[in-house]
This record gives sequence, C-alpha cells and structure tokens, in this order.
Amino acid sequence: MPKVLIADKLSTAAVNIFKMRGVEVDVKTGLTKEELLKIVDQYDGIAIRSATKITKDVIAVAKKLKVVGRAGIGVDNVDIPAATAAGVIVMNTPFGNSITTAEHAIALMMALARELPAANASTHAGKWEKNRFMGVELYGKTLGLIGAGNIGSIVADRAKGLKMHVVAFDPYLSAESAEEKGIEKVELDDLLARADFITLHTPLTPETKGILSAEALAKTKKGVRIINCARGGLIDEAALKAALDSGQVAGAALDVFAEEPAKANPLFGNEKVVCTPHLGASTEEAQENVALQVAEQISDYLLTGAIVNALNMPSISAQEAQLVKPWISLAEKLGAFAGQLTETSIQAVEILYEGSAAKLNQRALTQAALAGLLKAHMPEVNMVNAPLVAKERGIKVSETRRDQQGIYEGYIQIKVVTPEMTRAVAGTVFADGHPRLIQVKDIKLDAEFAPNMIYVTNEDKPGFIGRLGTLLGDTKVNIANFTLGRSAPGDDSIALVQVDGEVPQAVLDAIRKLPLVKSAKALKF
Ligand SMILES: NC(=O)C1=CN([C@@H]2O[C@H](COP(=O)(O)OP(=O)(O)OC[C@H]3O[C@@H](n4cnc5c(N)ncnc54)[C@H](O)[C@@H]3O)[C@@H](O)[C@H]2O)C=CC1
Ligand SMILES: O=C(O)CCC(=O)C(=O)O
Repeated sequence: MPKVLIADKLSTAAVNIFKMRGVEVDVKTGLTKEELLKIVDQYDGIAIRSATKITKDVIAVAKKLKVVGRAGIGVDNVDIPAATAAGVIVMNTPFGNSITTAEHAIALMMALARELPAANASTHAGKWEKNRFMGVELYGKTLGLIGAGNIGSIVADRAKGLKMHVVAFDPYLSAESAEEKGIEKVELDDLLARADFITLHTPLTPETKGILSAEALAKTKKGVRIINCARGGLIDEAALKAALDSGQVAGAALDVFAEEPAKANPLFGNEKVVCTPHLGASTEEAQENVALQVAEQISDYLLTGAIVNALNMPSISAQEAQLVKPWISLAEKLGAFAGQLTETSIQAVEILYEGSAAKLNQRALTQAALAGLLKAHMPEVNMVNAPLVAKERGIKVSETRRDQQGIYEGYIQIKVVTPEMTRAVAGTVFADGHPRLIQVKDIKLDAEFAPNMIYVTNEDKPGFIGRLGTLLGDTKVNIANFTLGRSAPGDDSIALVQVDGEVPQAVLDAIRKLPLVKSAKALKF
C-alpha cells in the first residue's frame, strides 16, 4: 500500500480521500527541515501547501518518493529540476483557489482605497476619527494587472464590475484573449505610467523576481496603490518602503512577503501598508477544493498511474494509463534495446507510431522511449527527466503518427541516428499485454523481452546455431528462448537468445570468436 505524508495543514477531506482510496497517510505538519529529512524516505508521496520546502536535499534522501502534490498553485517551494532529475512528479491544483485568491486581491484593493484596517483599529479604540480617513473611489480608475492568467483574469472580471478600466502586462497573453476578457494589453512601462492601482498575479520566476524594482516604482503614476497577492519576491521591499516614504506610492496591500513566515519586515508598522499573513487561498471553499483535488491526484497517480496537473510530465487519465501501460513498457524496452546497441553519441531519435499506437498519449510514450534509450549509458535518466537530458545533449527528437499500414494493429518504431549509422528497432504489444520485438534493422523477427538476453549478428550459414548452443551449454548458460531473424537466405542474420541469469564476459568473448559471428552483446531489460 503506498504511503503519503501530509506535511502542511490541509482540510481533513484530504485524509479521508487517501484512506478511502487505500493509501496509508501520516499527517505531520510543522516539521523542521531536519525532522523532514529524517522521515521522508518512508513516503511514496508528499502533500504540501506553501510552508514545507521540498528542496534538493529532501529529494536526495526521499528514495521512495514518486510524487509531490501542492494543494494550491505556486510551486516555488518545490525544487522542480531536482524532482525531475529524480523522476518525482510535481503536481499542483491550478484552479481550486483562484476565485478565493482573486477575491482577496479585490478585498485588499478595497481595504487600501478606504483605509479600512486603520479605520477599524481607530474605531475599536474609541477614537471616532471621522476626519482622519479620506479614501478614493475605484470607479473609473485604471487597474494594472501584472500577470493575467487564471487569478489575474478573475480579478479583471470583478474589477470591470466595479467599473474600473483594466490594463494588463503579460507577455504570454494573446491579443485575442485580452480582447475577450475586456482587458487592454499593454507593455510594462505603459502600465506603470497609467495605473492607479497595480495588482500582481504572476508566478515567482527569474523573469518576474523584483518586477516592481526601484526603477519600475519610479515609473509609476504618483500616488499609485499596489496589491500583491502572488509572491513576495515580485516586489523589492526596500524600494517599496522608500517609495511609500517619498509619497510616490500612496499605499500597498500585501498578502505575501519575500521571506515567510514574515515575523519581521521593513514594511511592518507603516500605516500605509495593509498586511495579511498569506491568506490569499484561505477560505473554506478553496481549502476543501485543493485538499480534495490534491489527494485525488496523488492517489490516482500512486494507484493507477494517472497523471493530472503535473508540472514535469504530460497528463494521463486513469483509463488511458491502463491502456498505455504496456505500450509505455514497449517504448522503454525498444529504447533500451537501441540504447544498448549504440556506443557513440546520438544525433537524433525518430519515433514512428502506427495504427493503435498512434492513438495513445504520444508524449508519455516518447518520454519512455527516450528514458530507455538514454538509461543505457546514463542510469540516472528516467521518464520524467529524459526529454530534458536529450535536449541538453543536443539530441533531436521527432515523432510521426500514421494509420495502420502493415499486419500489426499498432506498432512503435524507434530510429536512432548516430554519426556512423542509423539503426531502427520496432515492436508491438500483443493481446496478452506483452511487448514484442518485431524488427531490428530491416530484419523481421518475433521475440519477447527478457531480463537477460544475448544479441548476436552473424552470417546466415549452416552450423552457427549448433555451435552457439553447444558453447552456451558448455559454459552452463541456460537458454530460455531462442529467436532467429534474417533479411534473406544467406544474408546477415540476428539471433536473440533469452538466458537465465547474467552472461559472463568470458562467454561473450567466446561467442564473438565463433565462426560466422560478427558481433555479440549482452542486453538487460
Ligand atoms: N496569495 C495566495 O495565497 C496565492 C497566491 N498565488 C500566486 O498567484 C500566482 C498566479 O496564479 P494563477 O493566476 O493561477 O497562475 P497562472 O499561471 O494562471 O497565471 C500566471 C500568469 O502570469 C503570466 N506571466 C508569466 N511570466 C510573466 C512575466 N514575466 N510578466 C508578466 N506576466 C507573466 C503568465 O503568462 C500567466 O498568464 C501563482 O503563481 C501563485 O504564486 C496563487 C494562489 C494563492
Ligand atoms: O496554501 C496556501 O495557503 C497558499 C496558496 C498559494 O500561495 C498558492 O496556491 O500558490
């Protein structure tokens, strides 16, 4: 039974889902990094919110870990490259808390416009300072969105209801999509110059870090009000403090901080600043949504192989996972076969999906084929990191799909191009669900994959099979199965021998010395 750790506070709905689905679950929140490092190797999955940091060193010791599920959107607390390199899938729940977070941004904008927190504190203190508080209207004002994805778009929709004019800077927002949303797409400098309110809704990335820098703040309209419900690092906090002091910025409402939990911050105590402790996603509805969703997603992956909302793998539904599993195994084995026969650098990999194979999840199959291929010489490669490793090595990967043309209902062919040669191998999955090798180079055959195999190329002349059988018998290598293939009588032929156990190097050397043998190699699957 797979075992999952819930490391941050999640709605109890998550625990119930895990238990109902047959996943063992431990709830241990508030762990220190050292405590997490000590126990993390027990778990197949971890469910987190934003507090727990899944760093490189956590991944390094989490030997069983297969999936990290973020009950929320931002995954800046997960080292995704390290997870990818270790074959750990990272998932989030991209929509469960978007409305809630957008509403928090609107609430903060209202609070800023009317100084609600300060007025509330003053009134509770019995001061009745009616003349102290003078707000501004939102009506007719320009709201500048930095980031117009899920949350930004909901904020825009609500702001338009308040009769604000919405402009957005988002390089990935198409003009058509902006028009559909009633948003004016602008460049950052234009937004800074025109917005009365600026609200941030981008992830924290190297490009967005410090997007509201001292220089950017200097370009804003004097008296601008800023709302940040995305990530603390998007604003240079020292620069914001200076801009508040100079009056360039009239006020800021911040839900997120460069360092969290924020116990001390240069902006604390400033009466122009409204703060909340990263409450953007904190509503009953959103927490129920994300907890249910993350528990479903983690359970699905661990129990059925279904992948949803992963940031480092293509999605695969549970039904599809069932169907695609034997083909993934075939793709990986074909890749492994080609990889073990390839001893030079690889320039390109061309994958052909035919018939029923062409209707399956191509990205997953290609990732499996690449993993098998590259793993032959780089054991750390897995299905998750294979495309990245291939790209880093300059291997050109291409895929072709076509309708059934031959006798097989479906098949996969992998062609590996090296500076010296191009080698193609192909396979299919029979009704029994077992992958079969059906073509090596241009030679047709029908062989199952086995953990230990010997691959021999030889001249197709009488005497070879007997000599090979005798040699293996004499050296106590038991033959489990023997498959032969040749392009035409007397041409080059192939022998694929399934053997029980590893093939000693001395036996391989002896095979290579047999008459008619051109090459011999031990293969492992
Ligand atoms: N305060 C809180 O509790 C919460 C905070 N968040 C934060 O909000 C962020 C946004 O969430 P969603 O809207 O769901 O994400 P999303 O992925 O739907 O939208 C992000 C948008 O940012 C844009 N973007 C990326 N790089 C950009 C750049 N350099 N300049 C301008 N725009 C850029 C993207 O094109 C995309 O449209 C999350 O990444 C997360 O950090 C999310 C939920 C709760
Ligand atoms: O889990 C939370 O409370 C924070 C949510 C958040 O920041 C996110 O989903 O990106």
